[in-house]
Formats: sequence, C-alpha cells, structure tokens
Amino acid sequence: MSRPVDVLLRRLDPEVPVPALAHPGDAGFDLVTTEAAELAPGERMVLPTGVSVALPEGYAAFVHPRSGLAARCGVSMVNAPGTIDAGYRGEIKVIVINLDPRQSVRFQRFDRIAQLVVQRVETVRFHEVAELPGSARSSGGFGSTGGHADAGNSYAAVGPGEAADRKGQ
Ligand SMILES: O=c1ccn([C@H]2C[C@H](O)[C@@H](COP(=O)(O)OP(=O)(O)OP(=O)(O)O)O2)c(=O)[nH]1
Repeated sequence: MSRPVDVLLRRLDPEVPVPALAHPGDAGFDLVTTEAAELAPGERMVLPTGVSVALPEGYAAFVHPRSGLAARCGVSMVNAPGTIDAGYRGEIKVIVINLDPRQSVRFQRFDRIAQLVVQRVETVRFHEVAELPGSARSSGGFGSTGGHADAGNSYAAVGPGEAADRKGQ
C-alpha cells in the first residue's frame, strides 16, 4: 500500500466530523453541510462544509457529487468536480443543485453532501506552436464516433462544416 499523503485540516465548526472514507480504499472523503438547507426543484445553493485544508504543493482536491444523492434525489453539483487549489485556505464549499423537476430536497446539519478526492496534479508549461502533431482522432469529438440512438439529430455532434458533408450517408 502506498504511503498516505499528509494534509493539514482545520475545523471551522468545532462539531463538524473530520472528512472520512466510508470504506477503506474509497477515493472520496465525505463532506457534510454545516447548514440545514432546502432546495426547491431547479434551485442551487452554496453550502459550507466547516473545513479548510492546506494541500501539499503538486496536489489538488476535487469535490465530487455523491451518486446516492444523485440517483435518489436528483442532487448534483453545478461545477462538478469543484477544484480546491493547493494554495486555497478558505472554507471548502459545495455548490449543490436540485435537478429533480418536482421534488424539493432538504438537508440537515451534518448530512453528507459531496466527497473530496485528493489527487496529484502535474506542473505544466505550455509551448505555443503553429501546428500540432497529427493524431488518429484529429479534431473529431462531441459524438464523432457515433451517438446514442435517442439523441435524434446525429449531425448536431460533429465539427463545423462536417454536418453538411455527412447528410445522406
Ligand atoms: O466547488 C468548489 C470550487 C472551488 N472552491 C474554492 C477552492 C478553490 O481553490 C477556490 C477557487 O475556485 P475556482 O478556481 O474554481 O473559482 P474561480 O471562479 O475561478 O475563482 P477565482 O477567481 O477565485 O480562482 O474556491 C470550493 O470551495 N468549492
């Protein structure tokens, strides 16, 4: 097993539980809301988690939605995954959204609303060039390899100029 990464954590709410893994080997540490909230259908809210961290240089943390909340209540995150920079010392916040078209959702204090995944991130330098090296995919994307049958308009998902070329194929 690899050595754990040490991350300094501050509790901004003395009662908040330290983010924990639900099971050994899980990737995401559960984050809770320290504020009760109710979200109407389509409503979003920025919820506090009561913790701040100091990640080591070369790392970032990513706030991900929880699949259970998504499947059961239609709750996701507007900016999933949220990025926590190594230099950020403020409170980690979660921008939740209720995507259910009919039902409101209620959170109580200390309900688990998201999960935090800590990852190593590369240091990068961009080198500007006039032309990029070729590749098998080239500029194909956005469904260029075929879409879902129910998507209806299979020509909506190709690059500019390609839609007309592909009609009638
Ligand atoms: O879901 C999130 C996303 C971000 N943050 C915090 C940590 C992050 O380091 C900081 C800035 O986030 P981001 O770079 O996504 O925000 P921005 O809109 O680009 O703001 P800024 O101009 O402050 O970088 O806000 C959160 O607490 N939760």
